[in-house]
Amino acid sequence: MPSAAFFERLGVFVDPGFLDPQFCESYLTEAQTCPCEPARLTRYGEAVTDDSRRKTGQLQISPTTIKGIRERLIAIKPRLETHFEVQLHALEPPSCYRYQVGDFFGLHRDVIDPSLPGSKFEKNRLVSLIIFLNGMSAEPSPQTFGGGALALYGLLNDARGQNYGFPLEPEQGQLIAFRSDLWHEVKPVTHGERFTIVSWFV
Ligand SMILES: O=C(O)CCC(=O)C(=O)O
Ligand SMILES: [Fe+2]
Repeated sequence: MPSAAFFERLGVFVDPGFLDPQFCESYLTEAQTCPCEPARLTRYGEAVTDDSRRKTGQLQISPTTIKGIRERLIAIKPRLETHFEVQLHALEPPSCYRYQVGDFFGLHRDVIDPSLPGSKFEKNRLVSLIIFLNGMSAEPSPQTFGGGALALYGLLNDARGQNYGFPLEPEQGQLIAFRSDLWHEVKPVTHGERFTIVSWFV
């Protein structure tokens, strides 16, 4: 799979050690026991579950943990503004996801066309943020998962590149950020469980 440096060269923001291993470990412990419900997606302004487009669990992580993540994300806002050459305002509340075997999130963009019904946040997202709490491995091993690559489309400006999704291999503690109008998908998980935290700057 292409390296993190490859994605950086194509404009993706990568912070490999955004969360330290201790934070990730305690998060994963919390995630074992916290409530989980099917993640939804927005269709014509309504939050719906649709297993054919998104099969993902949404975790109810404690407010204390979320606060720690929010603070860390707000701290990197100036770096993101410089990188994306854009002024950022608010941070949406982070969402926590668990992908079990077979779970995925089909091709989508995080920003909604302003003419369609939807929340103010969803229409104004500028930068998408994804944090990986655990990493990938070819063979099953504790705390890793197989499959579950994040494929990013439209990174190359030529016609062929537009239709190709470069797969990014998640690593524990890594944060990646990209413009919210980029098409992307999460490939099905083939073993283990994949944990991410997702948020957006508007
Ligand atoms: O979990 C991920 O890696 C990405 C999820 C995503 O694209 C989203 O929540 O919009
Ligand atoms: Fe997304």
